[in-house]
Amino acid sequence: MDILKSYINGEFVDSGEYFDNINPVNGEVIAGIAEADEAMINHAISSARKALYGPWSQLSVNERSALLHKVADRMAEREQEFIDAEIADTGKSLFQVKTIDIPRGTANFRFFADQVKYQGGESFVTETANGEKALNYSVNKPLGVVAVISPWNLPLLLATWKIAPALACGNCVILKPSEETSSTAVLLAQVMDEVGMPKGVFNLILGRGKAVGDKLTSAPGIDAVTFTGASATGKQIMKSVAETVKPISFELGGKNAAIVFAHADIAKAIAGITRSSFTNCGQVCLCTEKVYVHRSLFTPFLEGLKQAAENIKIGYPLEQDVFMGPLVSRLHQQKVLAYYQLAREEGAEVVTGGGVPVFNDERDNGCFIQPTILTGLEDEARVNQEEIFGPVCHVSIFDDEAEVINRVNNTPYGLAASIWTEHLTQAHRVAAQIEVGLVWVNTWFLRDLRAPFGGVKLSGIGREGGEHSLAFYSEPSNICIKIDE
Ligand SMILES: NC(=O)C1=CN([C@@H]2O[C@H](COP(=O)(O)OP(=O)(O)OC[C@H]3O[C@@H](n4cnc5c(N)ncnc54)[C@H](O)[C@@H]3O)[C@@H](O)[C@H]2O)C=CC1
Ligand SMILES: O=C(O)/C=C/C=C(\O)C(=O)O
Repeated sequence: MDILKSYINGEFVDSGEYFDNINPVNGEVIAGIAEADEAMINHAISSARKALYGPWSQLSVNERSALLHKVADRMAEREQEFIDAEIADTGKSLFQVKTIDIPRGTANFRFFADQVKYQGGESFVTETANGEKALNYSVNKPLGVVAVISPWNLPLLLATWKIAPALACGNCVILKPSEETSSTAVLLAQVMDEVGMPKGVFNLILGRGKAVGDKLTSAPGIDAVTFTGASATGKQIMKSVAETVKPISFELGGKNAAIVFAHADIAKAIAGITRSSFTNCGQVCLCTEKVYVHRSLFTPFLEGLKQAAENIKIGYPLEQDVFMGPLVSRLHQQKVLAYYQLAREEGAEVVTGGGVPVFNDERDNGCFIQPTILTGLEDEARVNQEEIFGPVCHVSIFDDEAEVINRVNNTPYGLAASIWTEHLTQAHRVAAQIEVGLVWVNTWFLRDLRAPFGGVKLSGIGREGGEHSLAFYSEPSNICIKIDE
């Protein structure tokens, strides 16, 4: 059986302690994962610190940029291996992995390799009250050694979204991917090795969150932590970094709403919300879990969404036209099924779905689940307040704009929303009042890597994307030069 190993100071290392990597399509063990121990974590940190002050610090921005382009080139050459690995870990459809996960992984390196070349600083000519003059200007320095903690839902995409800008800005990185999805991270470590990334600049630590992640985030040798995952885990990490006052960048959970106004193009709204609720089995932090539909469109909308959900093909990742594979793990399947049960207990009407599909083959040992539509619950129901992270949405009626804005904002989360209306003035007006980091109008998950990306409230701290990422991974340092006249 394959053993996935950590990559520290340019070497793949095996701790001798293993846990299983499971294929969620059929529950079979596909590899063993060697869990890093404390000595390995310390070795990764000391190697990264050495590299930070060693050859890595000697490279110019252009040289770092060229090396990151080489990473992207090599990932593109090995694209099929990345595709196979991501599918094996997650069971996602080939279509999704080929069009979203893997190309975005490569694009993240190319984007930040270019973007960093245009990173500017500030400058001021200073005149003091007593007539002195000076030139103040800032230079960008790396933060140091950055711990990247990434989740299982878009494994390569979300890890590289952090690694690429961190390296572009001259930092060294220690990646801890989710224990559910380590395979593409191991391939990425191989790529780093192949392109000649200096030893210690990129390190990979495999293992479970509490056992390994916590040791990493609390270590004094780590200068900053960037994390995507559950809000509850974000709270743990905040406690863990408090002692050493590290900068953090958090992209956390969401309980995202879609609003279908009376002026919506209903066919567009149904197609868009089918995608926003069920893409990746609902396992994207941006997915819609609450839909508010104007009373005038409620019945045809619900009927259309039900038909669309029932037409979704669930199955093997490589099967033609499959849109939904399994959830990532048995544990996550149990979590989502518990919410389906809770919805019934809270009094929901299950419009469609609500259980597990039956295949009468090996897939019945996998982690599949039905796309599910609920209605009839109050906004205060737990199912309408807590992040489920599965292929499920609750559909409610609303009557007026002020009411729906209030209801959409009635959540501890604040990540994303989508608005469906052909009335552009209304779209502008409403978008400005929704308490989230991202609003889409008549679309969903249409991304521009330069745009600010992140959430408010329980959904995160800081913004990623373009200059926002570069700002997080850089430490501006001011230089003041006296001008004598
Ligand atoms: N992007 C998102 O918004 C995501 C949200 N979730 C939410 O989180 C729920 C639970 O999924 P999990 O896999 O448990 O997510 P998680 O947030 O616990 O895992 C994400 C990463 O954090 C690591 N981690 C866990 N505990 C840690 C700790 N104490 N210190 C440092 N690192 C730690 C994990 O090993 C993994 O690499 C999901 O049901 C979903 O609601 C999960 C994944 C992604
Ligand atoms: O950067 C993107 O395009 C996607 C981001 C998705 C997440 O952050 C998530 O699901 O956690």
